Amino acid sequence: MKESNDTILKAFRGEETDYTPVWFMRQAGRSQPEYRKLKEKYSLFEITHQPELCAYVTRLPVEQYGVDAAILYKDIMSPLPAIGVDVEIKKGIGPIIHNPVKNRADIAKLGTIEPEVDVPYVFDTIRLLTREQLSVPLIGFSGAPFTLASYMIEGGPSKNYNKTKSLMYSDPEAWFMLMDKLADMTITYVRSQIAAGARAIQIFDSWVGALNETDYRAFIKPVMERIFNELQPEGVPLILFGVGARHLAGQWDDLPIDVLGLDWRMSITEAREMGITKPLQGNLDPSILLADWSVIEERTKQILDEGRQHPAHIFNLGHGVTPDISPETLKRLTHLIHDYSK
Ligand SMILES: Cc1c2[nH]c(c1CCC(=O)O)Cc1[nH]c(c(CCC(=O)O)c1C)Cc1[nH]c(c(CCC(=O)O)c1C)Cc1[nH]c(c(C)c1CCC(=O)O)C2
Repeated sequence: MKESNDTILKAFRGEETDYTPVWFMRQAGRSQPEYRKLKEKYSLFEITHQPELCAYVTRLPVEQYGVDAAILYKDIMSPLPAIGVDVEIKKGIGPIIHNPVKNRADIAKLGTIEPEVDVPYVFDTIRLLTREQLSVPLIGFSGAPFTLASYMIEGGPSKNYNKTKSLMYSDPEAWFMLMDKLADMTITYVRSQIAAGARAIQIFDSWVGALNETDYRAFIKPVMERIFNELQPEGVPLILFGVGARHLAGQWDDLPIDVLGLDWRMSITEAREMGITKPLQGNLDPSILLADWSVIEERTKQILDEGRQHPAHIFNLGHGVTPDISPETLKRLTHLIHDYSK
């Protein structure tokens, strides 16, 4: 294996590190001119089907910004066609599902994934990156059942998740059938990513903050417990992230995960004050990266100072890089994080 800088893996494990490691959600993507140029020719799925090209896109932010980890370029929607979901990523909108799940019969029809057969290019890309190209660890990922189900049921992005919640409340048996199928897919798919060389896994439950704590406990937590219990023996750090989910942080801290990813709504100090003991990842509001450098610097130092109160902090944004954030800012920010935390 080529990789040599394992600082971020130490931090994920809760160990003390020489400096605060950093990576950015959506670091590979539309904020980069090289990527935008590729997108004139290829769709996201077309890029991910070509290991050389996909590895190049994954490497770009590592080479340009000096971040401490790469995240595999693909989408949380990438494994869904294998189980029978007809998904398209529409420019400026996001994932659109052409055969939304409406009822129990639709759920029963969903198949299972055989990762190396259904999406072999994902693992070819991982092998290429981790054996030959990367000097930092590669983070693999999957969407979590609620977030995936929300797209599958709504048919696309949603503000209120009405159809999703309505299925959950009115037919719990069907709901758990769907959760179980998506959990099986996630476990199998993540195991294959680890076997191919992913050194940490982030589970994106981006939209689960739409649920209150009681419903999270009843309808989501059991399936998340199963996913993480089945993945723990793989021996790689497991990170859980969601947006607007501060009310669920206590529930997450009980899960068999290694790292809790925070969005920008709750500070690291607040998380510690509420008793969260796990390593924390986060949490600069991405919008701040559009402000003057003096503001960026002040807010970044504040987060680093808070993170220093406890051994393990991994710097990240509170959500993904948006297309209007300049690559120069991300590079300068990475250097600031490394220099200031040394
Ligand atoms: C909810 C979610 C999705 N996808 C993802 C999540 C979880 C993280 C989050 O909460 O943001 C995760 C994701 N999507 C993508 C990555 C690549 C790796 C990286 O983070 O650099 C990752 C980790 C590529 C992508 N996935 C997508 C893009 C942008 C469009 C493109 O370049 O084709 C990229 C780079 C499309 C996509 N796919 C999805 C959305 C909401 C969008 C954006 C819609 C838009 O604003 O245009 C679903």
